[in-house]
Amino acid sequence: MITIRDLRYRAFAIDALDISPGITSVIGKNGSGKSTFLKLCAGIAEPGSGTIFVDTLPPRETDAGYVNEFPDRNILFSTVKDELASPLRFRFTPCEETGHMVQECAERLGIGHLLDRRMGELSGGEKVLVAFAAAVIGRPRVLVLDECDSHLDSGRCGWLEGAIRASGAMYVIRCTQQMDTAASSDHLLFLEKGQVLHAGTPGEVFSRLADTPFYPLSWRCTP
Ligand SMILES: Nc1ncnc2c1ncn2[C@@H]1O[C@H](COP(=O)(O)OP(=O)(O)OP(=O)(O)O)[C@@H](O)[C@H]1O
Repeated sequence: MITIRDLRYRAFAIDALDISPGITSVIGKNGSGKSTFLKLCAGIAEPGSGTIFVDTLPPRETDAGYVNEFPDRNILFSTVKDELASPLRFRFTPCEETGHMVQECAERLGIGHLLDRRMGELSGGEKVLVAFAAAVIGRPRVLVLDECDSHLDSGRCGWLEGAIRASGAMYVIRCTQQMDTAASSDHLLFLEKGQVLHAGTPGEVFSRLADTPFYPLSWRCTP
């Protein structure tokens, strides 16, 4: 369980929230605090006060993979191969094993053809795919994806759902502007002005958003 208690960070406030294993989607208006919440879950931001624990450890002491909303902000190294290898090298994985894992991961995620390219030359969607691969290559316990789908074509968006499930991460926390994608999650959080206004299953949360633009299009079409 991810447990959050009395958390305060800038204008962001959560008194008590428990997140069960599975895929949790975070939705809400622009500026409602989705990226801030994701950064706290990934350990990129530290609470000003209060606590957040992934099972028994704070996020910074947990294996976490993170994809930033902006593709260029994910990049640490100049080539795709080095970018993908970096999470393994930071853990002192032996060179031969790293090389093998990079090749296997790139091929499995359909970016084997990009391995020798320079990061700066990739398209926005290609950068996101490499960032996703770098986030999952070390099999993280927590996978945090900030609008990972916003640069991907519709075929890749569908593919991403399977890749997220196949990542093996116990907790996936992602935000998306695609409500049909959010509807396929296990859990849903609706944020407003830095607070969790609704939390529950997609059915529970969307039932409270029926008259808003956040209601999934495919659910509207259902007779
Ligand atoms: N580094 C920062 N310093 C100060 N305020 C910030 C910082 N980053 C974000 N904010 C503010 O915190 C609030 C929440 O921002 P956040 O990026 O979490 O929203 P969001 O829901 O992800 O928005 P969007 O859907 O537009 O990406 C916004 O008002 C934003 O201006």
